[in-house]
Order: sequence, then structure tokens, then C-alpha cells
Amino acid sequence: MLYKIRKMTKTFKNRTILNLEQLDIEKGKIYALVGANGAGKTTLLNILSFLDKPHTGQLDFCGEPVLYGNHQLLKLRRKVVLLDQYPILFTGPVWKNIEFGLKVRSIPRAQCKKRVEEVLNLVGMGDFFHAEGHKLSGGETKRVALARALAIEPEVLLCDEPTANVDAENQAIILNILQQINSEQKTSIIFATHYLSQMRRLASHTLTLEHGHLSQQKKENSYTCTVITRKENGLLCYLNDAVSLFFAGNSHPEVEKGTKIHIDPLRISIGKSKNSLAENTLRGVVVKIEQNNTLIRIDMDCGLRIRVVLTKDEYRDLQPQVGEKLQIGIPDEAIEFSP
Ligand SMILES: Nc1ncnc2c1ncn2[C@@H]1O[C@H](COP(=O)(O)OP(=O)(O)OP(=O)(O)O)[C@@H](O)[C@H]1O
Repeated sequence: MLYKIRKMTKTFKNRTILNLEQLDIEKGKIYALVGANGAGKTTLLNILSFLDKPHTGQLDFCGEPVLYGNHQLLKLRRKVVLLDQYPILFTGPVWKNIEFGLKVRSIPRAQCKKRVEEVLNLVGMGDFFHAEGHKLSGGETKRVALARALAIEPEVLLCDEPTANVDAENQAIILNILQQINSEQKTSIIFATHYLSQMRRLASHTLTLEHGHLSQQKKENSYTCTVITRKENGLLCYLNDAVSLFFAGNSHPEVEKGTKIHIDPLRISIGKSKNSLAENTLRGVVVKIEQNNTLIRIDMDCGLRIRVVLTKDEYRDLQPQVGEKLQIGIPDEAIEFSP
């Protein structure tokens, strides 16, 4: 396990900002951290990057308790890098900004130069080697800051809204890089975002914070597999004797009658017509719409009550009405089984 958190709180001026009962974060995965403004995302990232410490509770990193002594913190901070929401580059050329972290790690000069070139090329900023760091645009600054973070080859990359203040083209570049370093270098990534589309595209796991608490969103759609039919090309599961979902392939040998199935409401797509990309689609009627902070919860009756969560923008585009018939799409990534 990469991080293990138990009964952790963080308080500012008697106000509890974070209150996490239990959280386990696995190595080598991409986690999205979502939640409204002020939910505690940055506070949690600061704790995970060892730049801040919790007031109570336990944090383990790679199986060892974090003790918050200076010597231990220095060692941990070499493995974990936080890319700030609004990174600052210091005065001087781009290459010096990136070289800094390598120099403090006593990497030989020639190796430093090679590494700076490599990471600048990786983020598509190879031509900016000699450019003045503090004169770059917002999107360029973010990419150079990402290069600076990657130069030291961290085990964990934490990103606070990696695409804030960045145009669409640069957003796509940054998201591609995150995906690439996770799949090629197995870097664990946790990124805070306000975009569910980014979460759906990049992350295999989602952590939702509401007023400093982890929301059990997945548990809002929990069902029991009542009938399982194994077919040559996959598995057909009936949920609560009401609707069936099909899982292609034979990757779910553990699933049997009585297994619980959770469907992440943040990953379900909803629309007027069928989503041809989702593995399973169901037709249903909107029975309830509820707003909670920046997220909108829509309860659908598809023969089974299924909750879908949308952002305000997605809600505005769709304008669903109670009583309206809509299609929902359930991708495989939205599904989790538990005994
Ligand atoms: N140093 C501090 N002193 C006092 N309050 C703080 C401090 N840092 C954060 N807070 C408060 O803690 C709460 C959580 O802040 P945090 O920045 O973690 O939220 P967030 O989820 O990252 O928000 P956003 O999406 O707006 O970036 C906010 O109410 C904020 O005002």
C-alpha cells in the first residue's frame, strides 16, 4: 500500500478541515481527488506530500509510519513531488529551474543537463531550454513545472488541479503526460480536479471529499448479484433480480451469487440517446434531482434505482426533468465487486 490513513484530522483555528476515518491508496495507480471548493483537496495533498502534517491520526507511507522528524521528512520528500495549482518559476533560465532539484540530489552536471533536456522534450518544451522562467505563459509555466517535478523521477506525483489556468491544447498535453508516466514509469499519481471528464479519462480510482470527509459515493449504488450466468464470452449478472449487466471476458472469477456490486455514480454517463462507448446501457426515468454543493445527483428508475452524479456544466447541457426518459451508460471502470 502506498498510503494508509487512519482516523486523521487536520484543524485550522478550531475548524476541522479534514476528517478521514480510513483511506488506503494503492501503488502505481491514478487517483482523482474531487470535491467542491474548500472541501479539503489541497490540504490532503499537502499532507500526502509531507509538506504539512495532520493534527491527529496515523499516516503510513509504503508500510512505514510517518514520524515527522526532519531527517525522515527529507527522505520522504525526495520520493514524492507536489505540482502546485499555480506553480512559480524563479528568475533565470528554464533549465536552471529544472536543474535545481537534481543539484540538491548531487546528480553530476553532465547527467543533469541530459535529464533537463529529456523532461523538457517530454512536456513538449524542448525549445524553451534557455527561456526566462518567470516570463512564460500560464500553460507554459505549468508544463515546465511538471518537467521540474518529473526530473527527479518521483515515486509519487501529486498534482493540484494540473490543468487550472491552462488552455485546451495544453490541458490535453498535460493529461497525456500524466497517463504516459503512469503507464511507462509506474509513477503513482493523485490529482485534484474539478473536471469529472478528467477523472473519467485518467483515473482508475476516485476520492470524493465533502466538507473534509470522504464521501461513500460508490456505496450509493450498491446491489446484490442474484443470478450469475457464465457465458463463453463473459459474465451476465442480474442485480437485485431486476436488471442485468454483461461483463465481457473472464476477468471476474470471484463473482458469485450474493456478491455485492457497486456502481460509481460519478462514472455513469447519461444522455438522451444511447452511449455507444459504455459497456452496458440502460433506459430509465428520472425520479429525483438534487443539488449538493457543485454536484447534481440524479436518481434514475431503470427497473432498479440508480444514482448518477453530474457537474453543474453537465447538468446545464442536459437539462434533465423529473419524469423524462433517458439512457445511462455504465462503463466497466464504474463497477466494483465486493464479497
Ligand atoms: N492555512 C490555513 N489556515 C486556515 N484555513 C485554511 C488554511 N488552509 C486551508 N484552509 C481552509 O481549509 C478549507 C479547505 O481548503 P482546501 O484549500 O484544502 O480546499 P480545496 O478543496 O483544495 O478547495 P479548492 O477547490 O477551492 O482549491 C478551506 O475552508 C480553507 O479556507
